[in-house]
Parts: sequence; C-alpha cells; structure tokens
Amino acid sequence: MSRSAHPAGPRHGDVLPEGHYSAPPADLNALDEKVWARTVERDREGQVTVAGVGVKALAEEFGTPAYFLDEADFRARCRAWREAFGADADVFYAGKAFLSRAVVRWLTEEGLNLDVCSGGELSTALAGGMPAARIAFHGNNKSLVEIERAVGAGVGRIVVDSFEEIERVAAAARAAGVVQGVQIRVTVGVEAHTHEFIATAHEDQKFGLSLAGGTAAEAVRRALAEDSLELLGLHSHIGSQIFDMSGFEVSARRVVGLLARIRDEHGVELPEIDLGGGLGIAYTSDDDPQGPAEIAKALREIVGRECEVAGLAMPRISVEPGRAIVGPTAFTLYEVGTIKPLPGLRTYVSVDGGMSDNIRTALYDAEYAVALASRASTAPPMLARVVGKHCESGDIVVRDAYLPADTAPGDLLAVPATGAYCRSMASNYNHTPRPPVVAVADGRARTIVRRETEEDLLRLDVG
Ligand SMILES: Cc1ncc(COP(=O)(O)O)c(C=O)c1O
Ligand SMILES: N[C@@H](CCCC[NH3+])C(=O)O
Repeated sequence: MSRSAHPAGPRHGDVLPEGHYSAPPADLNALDEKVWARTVERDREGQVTVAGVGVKALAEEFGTPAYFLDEADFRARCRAWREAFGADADVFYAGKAFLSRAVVRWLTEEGLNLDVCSGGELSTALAGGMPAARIAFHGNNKSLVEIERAVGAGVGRIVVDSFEEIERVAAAARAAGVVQGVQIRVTVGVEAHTHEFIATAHEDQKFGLSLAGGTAAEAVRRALAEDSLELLGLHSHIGSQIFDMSGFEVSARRVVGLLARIRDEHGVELPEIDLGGGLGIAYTSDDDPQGPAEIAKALREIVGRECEVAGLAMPRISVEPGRAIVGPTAFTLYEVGTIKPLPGLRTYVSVDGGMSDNIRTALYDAEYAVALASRASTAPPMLARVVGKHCESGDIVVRDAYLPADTAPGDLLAVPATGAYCRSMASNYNHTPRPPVVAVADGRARTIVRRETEEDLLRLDVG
C-alpha cells in the first residue's frame, strides 16, 4: 500500500497520521495481477491457489511460513527477458535475488547466464549445472580463494572492482596458465531514484571505479597491460528497484563515452558493456514497472545512438535482472497467531514469521501488499499492521495493510512479490529456522530449498 496522501483517507474509525494512508481497496479479495505471480487466483470457495494448488493444502504439507514460487511464471519471465534482448545480447540473472540448484537448472534451460557475487553463489551455480563460461563473478572484495576458484572453474567474466583485484585476478590467471576475461565495474556518477542503501552509482560508495575521478580509466590501463587478462568491457550497475529509465540512459551514455576514450587512448574497441540490473517490480498496486521489451528497446536505442555519434561499433550489451525475474514469482504464506486491536490506531496481526524471512520492510522501509488467503471474506476493511514474532518492535512485514475485519487466528495470509531478496536475505534471528522454498507447477508442489530445522542450527553450535 502506498503511503502517499489519499483523499479518501482511512475509514472505520481509525485515527491516523494525516495524509499517510491510501483508502482501502474496493475489493479486499481481489488479487491484482501486477503484484501476484501469474498462476495465482482464488478458487470457487475463495481460497488462493497457485498453479492450481490451494494454500490450505500447501500449508498442511509444507508448513508456514514458507515461500511458494510459481515455476511457470519464473520460466516465462526468463524467456521474456531473453527474447526482448535477442541473440546479440546476454541476460545474466542476478543470483543474489534468490539462488538454488533448481533455479540454476531453469536458467540454463531458458538460455540465461548467471551473475554470482560470492563463493557460495558460485558453488550453487556450478552444482546446478550452469556452464562456467556463462557465469559472471562480482563483488567489491572477492577473497583470493574466491578469485582462484572462479579462475580455476573457467568463469567467463570476473567483474573487477579495484586496483588490487586487477593484480589478484591477473596473478591467479597466470598461475593457472589461462587468460581470464574481465570487465571493469565503473561508477558512473548517477543518483538512482531509489532507497539510498540500494543505490550504487553515485560517487560516495564502495562499489566500482570512478569515471569522473579517473580511476576507471586507470583500471583500464592496468588491465590492458596484464597479459593474463582479456579486458572484455565495462560494467555499470546503478542500483535496485528503479522505475525511471533516465538513470540507465545517463549510465549508458557515460559508459559508451568511456569506450570511446579507451579507443582513442589505447586503440582498442572493447566488445562488451553490461548495464547491470535494478529494474523495479510492483510490490503494491501503486507501482508501475516497465516490461523487458520496453527496457531492451530503450537501452539498445541509447547505446546505438551514442556509439554512432562516437563512431564505435555496437558492443554486445548485457543486463543483470534479479528482482525483475524472481521477485513477482513467489509469495510468502503465513499463519495468523494473534490479533491485537489498538483502538484509535490500528490492529496488529501477528504471523508466524517476520523479519527473519523478510528483512526488507525493516531495512528499506519496503512496502508490501497482503491478502487473506485461506478464504474470501465479505467483512469490512480493517487497518492492520502485519507483524512477525521476533523480539523487535521494528519486526514488521507489512506496515500498512487493509485486511478483512474478521481476520482471525488460524487464517492464512499471503504476502506477494517476495521472490527476490527475502529467502536470500533471511536470517536465523531468535534461532528461527529459515523457511522452505516450494516450487509449484501444473498442480504439483515440490520443495526446492527445504525448511531448516532446529537440528540444523544446533549442528553449528560446537561449544
Ligand atoms: C552488480 C549487480 N547486478 C545485478 C543486481 C541485481 O539487481 P536487481 O535484483 O535489482 O535487478 C545487483 C543488485 O542490486 C548488483 O549489485
Ligand atoms: N537486497 C536489496 C537490493 C540490493 C541488491 C544487491 N545489489 C533489496 O532487497 O532490495
């Protein structure tokens, strides 16, 4: 729900900070297709289903909280990105959003490449069968062990992020007797319109080498001087959950500008540019993201135009969507435990998960929708806050939500668009075992990441 001012304001006697809440939706049972995975709908009894499987059966078989992922939707989004960018471009799925071996298999089958940013993600990528040549390795402080493993595995691209790393990757490649493909992560000086914690291309932050400050150009010089490195291109990632294409336009223009300067200074035309990920998705009905076709068209046009002006051949473009592929494909299912009406304020609805399975609300003030999922209801809307079971008052899943006033303990609530950065950022806070991820397709559900157990947690406790 947006917290922008809404003329209709709150109803049902709630006293609220002025201009803070949208009006309740006209139909609390409606599932806006913008925020729900494609096969999600209500059945005739009013229960939410995904790929034909009802949430009550899912909760019974897999427990709650749990993430349910619509596999057909995931694959369709992969295909849409692939088709939009075409054969002369590459789509690298950003594994940080959510990665498992099954996901890697789907990506491989659907013709996507993979961006990893840790040894753990690399292991999962390789275990899932992603050809190493289709992997790009990121990170602002890769360890020597990670670099050696990536080089040893034959990873196609290492995106170097510092002067030290140019030397480290060059040394690892020399030692392995290979020439390693690299790109240079460039800070293009764009202020992306998103939460400051997830903006990554303004000057004052840890990622990348500065275009304006000259360190990117110096990194190019150093990389070109290393015989064991093949400098393939430049990389820019401006941030995450971005709707406004203008940041990408500025970024593309500046990256192409640097390509031209490299040609002028070194006499080489680098063949690739990667414009990163960061495309926003709809968390609530108020969000209007662009589709991959529009994005591909816009990026191609900008890069094409800039290259023409600079007299450069069109480089191979790549992008790294994470959230835009997996985010909308999953919802988290919770069971309501307690209901606490605070007269004049709102009703606190406590569920059996919380900030351990979705830290995004606490960390970024993220907004989510929520629906009563185990049944439909004709009760009037009640202003609610969906909270978790952790020992923090900031343990909020959905800050402002309208739920039917008859929502009760035992009901199942579903929070959509939790496919990205929820399971991958989940924690064991309060010694909470992390929830499973269950893929649902064609009327069948199967666990792809199992639920942690208390035994799993105790296994690490060797004191
Ligand atoms: C280098 C890089 N590429 C891709 C992504 C994926 O971003 P998103 O999931 O917002 O598409 C990120 C995360 O922001 C990133 O740091
Ligand atoms: N984890 C963030 C985005 C940062 C992605 C990695 N650079 C989120 O949930 O929105």
